[in-house]
Amino acid sequence: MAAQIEHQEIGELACWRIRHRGAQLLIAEQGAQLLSYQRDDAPPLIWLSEQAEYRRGQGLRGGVPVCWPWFGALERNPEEIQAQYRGRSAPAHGLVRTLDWRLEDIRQDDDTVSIEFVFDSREQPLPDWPHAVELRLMIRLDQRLHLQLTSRNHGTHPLFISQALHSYFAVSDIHQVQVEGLHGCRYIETLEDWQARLQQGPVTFNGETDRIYLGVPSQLSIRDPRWQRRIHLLSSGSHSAVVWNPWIGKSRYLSQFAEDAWTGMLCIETANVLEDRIELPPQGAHTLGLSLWESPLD
Ligand SMILES: O=P(O)(O)OC[C@H]1O[C@H](O)[C@H](O)[C@@H](O)[C@@H]1O
Repeated sequence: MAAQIEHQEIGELACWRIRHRGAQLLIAEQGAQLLSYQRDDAPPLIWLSEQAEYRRGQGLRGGVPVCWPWFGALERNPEEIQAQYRGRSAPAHGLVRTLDWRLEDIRQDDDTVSIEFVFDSREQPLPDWPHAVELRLMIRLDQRLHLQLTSRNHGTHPLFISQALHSYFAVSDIHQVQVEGLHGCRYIETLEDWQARLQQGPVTFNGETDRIYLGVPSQLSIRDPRWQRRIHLLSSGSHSAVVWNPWIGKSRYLSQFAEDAWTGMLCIETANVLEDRIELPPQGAHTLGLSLWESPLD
């Protein structure tokens, strides 16, 4: 059965809505940002803020923003990543989440539909970041959702990047959910002076959470007892992940974020950060991959 693929202008943004075999995706060309993903008869898997603003040149709260060529605050990144930026004030989460990417291709067969976006700094130079890189984001939907972000260095010197697929997940109630798969991992507690800690058991939430996990295995999951489901994340090309919930206090300062929105979302950001940063030799490429699906709780 053919997918339904529709171009829509939402606010100031060009978007694509895709319906295929009981699943729906919404994607903005700006930032090549996946905005929502939901399967029929199930709550959304990806969270999108009810206060999201569809404005050009501005980040949109929710979905899966692409953080690149650095994650978070530039000054918290390894020296060689900082050295590649020539500007004075560096935006959080890099340079491409608020820029237009080019739609490269939409393809489908009976089982799969895929849409690919390209951002090439040789065609569209990045402000204060004079390096030649081609970025491709492939979003593919079958029974699961797959994202693949490929960076290719077209320059003559090695490049260093940190990055993340900053996924916002929808949950029934943050107090009840657990993130599974991180037991035994080291993490950096960014809210307490970036101290190094060790995760014991599953991650539960009872306050603001902003942690960088290192040595992360490829499979993680979110256990959601009230919605009787588990969301599965399978990553490739990544050994670090950021787990974030702003809780009550920080929510007040977040843009496009309802006062109680923190109860129904959490971020697990599939990343290459800190010691897991990527070195791209001339002509070298790296692919960061994430597959998502849900299953009923047993
Ligand atoms: O508000 P943003 O720039 O989109 O960032 C939202 C959040 O992203 C990451 O999860 C960081 O670890 C948080 O510290 C940050 O607050």
